[in-house]
Amino acid sequence: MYTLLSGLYKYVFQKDEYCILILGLDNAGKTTFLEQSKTRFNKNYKGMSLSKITTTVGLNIGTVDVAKARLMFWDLGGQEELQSLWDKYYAECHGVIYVIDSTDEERLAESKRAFDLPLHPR
Ligand SMILES: Nc1nc2c(ncn2[C@@H]2O[C@H](COP(=O)(O)OP(=O)(O)OP(=O)(O)O)[C@@H](O)[C@H]2O)c(=O)[nH]1
Ligand SMILES: [Mg+2]
Repeated sequence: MYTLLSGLYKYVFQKDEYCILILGLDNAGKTTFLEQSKTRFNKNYKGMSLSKITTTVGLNIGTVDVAKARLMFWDLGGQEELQSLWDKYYAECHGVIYVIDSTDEERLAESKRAFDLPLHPR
């Protein structure tokens, strides 16, 4: 009976968890995107002032519940010396959001190279 009830409980309340990496060059807007997503999808989340966001050195984690899925976002730092860490997270994630500052045309080629990096690590 316990197994049946716990199975039913899990079926009704437990969410499938997915890990989504947020990658892109420094200053592309990754952390801003994460904060905006949390504010938009989490009813009780007040959201931090966007002007207080500073460059990410480690990792920001944000959770967003959408329908029966729980999305765990991993927002990594985009500075060049941090890009070598991206592929360490690649194998663990279910999906990737790659953020590009479309107004920064000078860095588009650099962004493409950084995008290719985890696919072909040095
Ligand atoms: N105008 C405009 N500015 C943005 C947008 N998204 C981010 N910014 C600004 O761009 C700057 C960098 O944003 P971040 O979210 O810190 O960028 P990041 O990709 O997390 O950078 P790192 O943590 O260094 O890798 C901040 O000054 C943001 O306010 C956007 O959609 N429009
Ligand atoms: Mg950041």
